Amino acid sequence: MSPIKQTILVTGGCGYIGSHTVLRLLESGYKVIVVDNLSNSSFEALRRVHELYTRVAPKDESPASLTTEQLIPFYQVDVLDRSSLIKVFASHPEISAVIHFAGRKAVGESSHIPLDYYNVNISGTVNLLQVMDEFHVRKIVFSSSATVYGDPPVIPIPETSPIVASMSPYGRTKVFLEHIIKDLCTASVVKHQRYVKECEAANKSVEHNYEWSAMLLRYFNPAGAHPSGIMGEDPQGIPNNLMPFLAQVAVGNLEKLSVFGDDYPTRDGTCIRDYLHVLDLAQGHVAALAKMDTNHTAGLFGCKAYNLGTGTGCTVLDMVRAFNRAVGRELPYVITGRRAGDVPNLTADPSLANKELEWKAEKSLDEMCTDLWRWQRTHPNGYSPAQNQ
Ligand SMILES: NC(=O)c1ccc[n+]([C@@H]2O[C@H](COP(=O)([O-])OP(=O)(O)OC[C@H]3O[C@@H](n4cnc5c(N)ncnc54)[C@H](O)[C@@H]3O)[C@@H](O)[C@H]2O)c1
Ligand SMILES: O=c1ccn([C@@H]2O[C@H](COP(=O)(O)OP(=O)(O)O[C@H]3O[C@H](CO)[C@@H](O)[C@H](O)[C@H]3O)[C@@H](O)[C@H]2O)c(=O)[nH]1
Repeated sequence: MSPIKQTILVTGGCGYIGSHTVLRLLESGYKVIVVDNLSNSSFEALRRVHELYTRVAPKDESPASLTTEQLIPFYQVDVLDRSSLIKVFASHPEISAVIHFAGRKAVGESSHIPLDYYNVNISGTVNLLQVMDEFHVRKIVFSSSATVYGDPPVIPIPETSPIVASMSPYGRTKVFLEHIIKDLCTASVVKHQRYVKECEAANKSVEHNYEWSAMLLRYFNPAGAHPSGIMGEDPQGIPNNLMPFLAQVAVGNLEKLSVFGDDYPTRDGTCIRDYLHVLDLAQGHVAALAKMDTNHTAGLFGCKAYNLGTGTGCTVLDMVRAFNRAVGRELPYVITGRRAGDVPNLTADPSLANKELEWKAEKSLDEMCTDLWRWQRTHPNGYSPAQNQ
């Protein structure tokens, strides 16, 4: 018989990082429930997770005989919708932790519609945290970002680098949310101590633990797709990010890449980022959950931030060359002006995650590019069936 599995609620689980993480969680023996409003994704992503999990699942599970919703209970719910969230938690008292991906993430767009970003990212997260607290689910893994470091003074960036009033409303939501989650963890210690004292005074046993645990995962730049080629990033409209944009150029949906600036103080003048394979990033979430469990067993709660990156920086032109190798031809690009809000270099010092989470990004740049290309060439329109081969 399989051991009792922990159940994790994943918000934004149909999205790019979320769907790859849902798969890794299932493969690691967790049960998963997904909440997503499908504003930037489709349910098809979970069908693909189901298909891939069926290939590797233990024999006694036979997930092929289940529907996707039986394997992964799914709720099309907005994190702003408190009463629907309450219903999800009430229906699933087995939820032991939440991985919170749901939110808006386009840096440029956030400057045009800041209130939408503050509403969804901040109000949505506060809503979720309140409902979690009500249901005594006090473990969260939160999607933060390297953007919280702004233009950092030291490269590679350690977690001790100051987190700043970042360059965009999107980035500021991540900074504020890190503070909000830290404040919650701090306040919960005091609340728990007060409760323990009350129990002692009343000669009652201590039945609850009000303390929160949070892992703030500061992602660097996720790229790539599942090596099967059936799961990947499916951005709506014209992609904002470098790698999905290049992939769209490669399939002929876009004419050429604009390289935003070649006058930065870097080796070839283009910006440096730390690209990591999305499956390595997904594994980082499994490692963070495991670490929270170990901490709990040792009586440790509270909030901790970790960089998830490789520690190696690549310029935009390095990435163009790497993707050209995967595609087997040279993709057209032009150098244009700088993009507002870009900083010259965001390269992680991942040593804390390597040591404490026992996590390391394993996959190479070439694997990221080959996997991305396998996905994009077979799915030029992402999960939308039109014209896909
Ligand atoms: N992709 C990156 O480069 C990157 C880097 C750093 C941090 N992050 C963060 O990681 C998280 C996931 O990013 P991603 O790249 O997978 O994005 P994504 O857009 O693919 O996934 C986000 C998911 O959340 C859902 N969602 C959005 N608003 C929601 C709402 N109000 N209620 C419920 N669901 C909602 C979307 O439909 C989508 O499925 C985001 O919080 C993002 O800010 C991403
Ligand atoms: O069409 C493009 C798109 C991007 N770039 C450049 O490519 C680099 C990477 O850009 P992009 O892929 O947009 O990633 P970032 O701007 O680094 O932001 C991503 O990575 C951050 C963490 O580092 C996250 O916070 C953000 O959500 C996520 O979009 C930057 O120098 C861009 O100027 C181009 O030259 N042309």
